[in-house]
Amino acid sequence: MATPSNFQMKVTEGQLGYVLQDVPHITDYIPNLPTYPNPLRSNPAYSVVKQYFVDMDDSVPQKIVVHKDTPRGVHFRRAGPRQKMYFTPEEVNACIVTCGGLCPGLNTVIREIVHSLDYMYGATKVLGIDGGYRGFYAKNTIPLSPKIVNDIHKRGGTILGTSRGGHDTVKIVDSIQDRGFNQVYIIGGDGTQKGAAVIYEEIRRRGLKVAVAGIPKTIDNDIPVIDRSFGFDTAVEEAQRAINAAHVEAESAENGIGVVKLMGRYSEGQGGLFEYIEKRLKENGHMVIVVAEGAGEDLLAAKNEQDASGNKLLQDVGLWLSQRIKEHFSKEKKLLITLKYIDPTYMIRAIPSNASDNVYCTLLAQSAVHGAMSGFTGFTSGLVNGRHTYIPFNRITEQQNKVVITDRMWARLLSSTNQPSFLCHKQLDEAKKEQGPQSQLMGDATNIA
Ligand SMILES: Nc1ncnc2c1ncn2[C@@H]1O[C@H](COP(=O)(O)OP(=O)(O)O)[C@@H](O)[C@H]1O
Ligand SMILES: O=P(O)(O)OC[C@H]1O[C@](O)(COP(=O)(O)O)[C@@H](O)[C@@H]1O
Ligand SMILES: [Mg+2]
Repeated sequence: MATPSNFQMKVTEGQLGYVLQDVPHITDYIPNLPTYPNPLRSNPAYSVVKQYFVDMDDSVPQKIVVHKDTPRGVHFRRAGPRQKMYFTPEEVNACIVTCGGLCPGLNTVIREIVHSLDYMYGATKVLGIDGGYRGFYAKNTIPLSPKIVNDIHKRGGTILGTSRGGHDTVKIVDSIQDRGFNQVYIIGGDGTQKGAAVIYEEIRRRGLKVAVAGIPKTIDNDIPVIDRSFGFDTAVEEAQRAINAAHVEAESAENGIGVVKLMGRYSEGQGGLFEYIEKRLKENGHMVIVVAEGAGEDLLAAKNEQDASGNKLLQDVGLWLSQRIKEHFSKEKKLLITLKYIDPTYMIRAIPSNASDNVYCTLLAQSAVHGAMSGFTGFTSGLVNGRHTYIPFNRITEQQNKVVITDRMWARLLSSTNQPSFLCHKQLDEAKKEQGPQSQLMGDATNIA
């Protein structure tokens, strides 16, 4: 018998190294379910579209840069409407929950799930779970209808509320079973998707006809596989406003320094900063430093505290860095500087999403609804190489994206901001080891701190 984790991904191999990392389907554990024609067939808007339905065999490659001899590699199932439905509109009893930290676009995703269920599939029974996972068993539900959600995309946050901690799988699935939910839409970050995976496994263990669909969110791009999260575009736009403000402040003072903290728990890099600041001030008269919240954690006094979800609580690196810079230049260098520290982090994640993120949220939500109506379960709806796909939970939760200071993206950042790499010998050696004999890292291409 398969172990629970084997339930999360179905692997099919094809020719020339083709691998499909497929998501589960309700018929994997409840065979012989009746099917129904997709109501979109008789929807005037869709019935005229040639090839509106996605072919059952369509898949999307994870890697699109290939050589002539490279195996075809890993693929994910393409998202979209299917011909056969496994739920009738009257049968659907859906719920939506939002968990973890805020991110621009949460309300848009909620709105679009409600709209898609109703406008595309005629399914009108949808409830919101109040306040994250614990809301399943500790709070009341929130009624949702197209009318109720009509305007919510213009607001930041989530109308359902959110929380950290409180994930009790058995109590959550008891509540799903007692309330008769058969489609569960779970919007949240890496922790939330881990929670969704165990909810799906427990539902499967109990043999319930319930589709579990995840919609990934991250303000700091720590979720692997997907191109980017909804809200990212909005966050970049809002972060720019803080950076611009820091620049104006810095430019207006002699030896002005603006420090801006942005979200990003997983960051690396150290050494040579003070020397570089001094050089830059001499050349330019002012500078702006953008620091990720997770940077330099090893340099700050250890706190070893966790939030309710088990995430490490971070110290304020922006404040720490600002103090260290001030001390260094006043005590050691006797150089008069004016430093302004801006922390826009919570402002960034609490604003409503911009137009481009709204489009993205809409498509993600529609994909999730198409997937659940077609009987898929245990999947995260995500963009891979610009195409919407269904990704098995284990691929989303197996690791977290980290900032890699030896990759092409970091190199582009360094050249566009004209800053040194701050790589030290040890990090260079480690990077070379990771890249193996094919390493293109040159000793003289780095700035040794
Ligand atoms: N490994 C896990 N298994 C089950 N539930 C989890 C796990 N990690 C986190 N969760 C739950 O997911 C929810 C959100 O997690 P959190 O880390 O706070 O935010 P995010 O999903 O944004 O990363 C919380 O209610 C938490 O209890
Ligand atoms: O104060 P809170 O709510 O714990 O949020 C702080 C954390 O939330 C985030 O914004 C997002 O983290 P999650 O994706 O885990 O929700 C982190 O960047 C940040 O460290
Ligand atoms: Mg997280």
